[in-house]
Amino acid sequence: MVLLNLKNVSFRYDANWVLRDLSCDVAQGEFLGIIGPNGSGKTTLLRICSGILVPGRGMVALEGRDIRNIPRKALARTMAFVAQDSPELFHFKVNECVLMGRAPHLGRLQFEKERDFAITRQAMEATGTLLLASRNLADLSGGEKKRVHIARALAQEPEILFLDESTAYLDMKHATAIFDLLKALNRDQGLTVIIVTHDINTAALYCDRLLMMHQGSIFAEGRPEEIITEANIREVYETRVTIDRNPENGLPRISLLPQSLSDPRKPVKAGAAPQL
Ligand SMILES: Nc1ncnc2c1ncn2[C@@H]1O[C@H](COP(=O)(O)OP(=O)(O)OP(=O)(O)O)[C@@H](O)[C@H]1O
Repeated sequence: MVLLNLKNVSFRYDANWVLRDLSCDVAQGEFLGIIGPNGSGKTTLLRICSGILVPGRGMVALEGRDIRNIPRKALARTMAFVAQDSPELFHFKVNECVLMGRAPHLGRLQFEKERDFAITRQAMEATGTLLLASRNLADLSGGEKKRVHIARALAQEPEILFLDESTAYLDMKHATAIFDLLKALNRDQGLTVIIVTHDINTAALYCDRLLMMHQGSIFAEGRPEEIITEANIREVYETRVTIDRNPENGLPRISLLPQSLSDPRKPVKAGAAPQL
C-alpha cells in the first residue's frame, strides 16, 4: 500500500529551486534511504515528506490525503522526525524530553497517564538512554543527545519515522544498536522508516530501497545493489570508489580510493622522522 506519495514536488527557500519536479511513492512498511552529496536536497525532501515544509509546487499525500489538510496534531501521531540537531530542547532533562513525545496523544490540558510513562520508559530502554534520565540534555555528548531524540520520536509511537543523519554522532556499537532497533520495529511492527544518511555502507545493509539525490532531483532509485554502483557514485559524488560485496550478506560495500594513497610513495623507515 502506498503510504506517502509525492507528486511533481518543487521547492525553493529563496529565488533558487532546490527540489525540482520530484515524484515518488513510499510504501507502508518500507525502510527507505535517501542518499546524495551535500546540498543535493536530502534534508529538504525529508522535511517536505513530513509536512514541516510545504512544497512551492506539487503535492504530498499521506494515504491519499493532501497533508496540508491534516491537522498538525494528527500528523504528529502518524509521523515523528529526528532532526540533525534540536537545540531548542537543550534546557530540558532527558526524561522530560522523551516524555514530550507523548504530547500528540494527550488531550487539551490532559496530563500524562501510566501508559504514557510506560511507553516513555520503553523508548528509553530501547535506545539505552534510561541511565541518562535525570541528566540535562545540554550536558550530554553528541551521540547521547542523538539517542535521546530517537527515544522521543519512538515515544511518539509513529507510523512513519523520519531520521536525518541520526546516527552521524554514534559510535559503531550504538549506531548498530539503533539501526537494529529500527529494523526490528520495521519488520515486526510495520514501522515505515525513512532515513537521510551519508553512510552508504550502512544504508546498503538496512534499507530496502535507496533514493539517490543529485542537484535537487532523484538521480536513481531502487534496491541498494542497483543504486550503489561505481558509475553512479562517480557521476553523483564525483569520487572514485571501488565496490565489492559484503562477505556475510552479499550486499554492496564501498571503499574510497583516495588520490593521495594512489601516489607512489617512498616507504618511511620505522622510527625515522618524516621529511617535511
Ligand atoms: N533555510 C534555508 N534557506 C536557504 N537555502 C537553504 C536553506 N536550507 C537549505 N538551503 C539550501 O538548499 C539546498 C539543499 O539543502 P539540503 O539541506 O536539503 O541539502 P542536503 O542534501 O541535506 O545537504 P547535506 O548533505 O549537506 O546535509 C542547499 O543548496 C542549501 O544551501
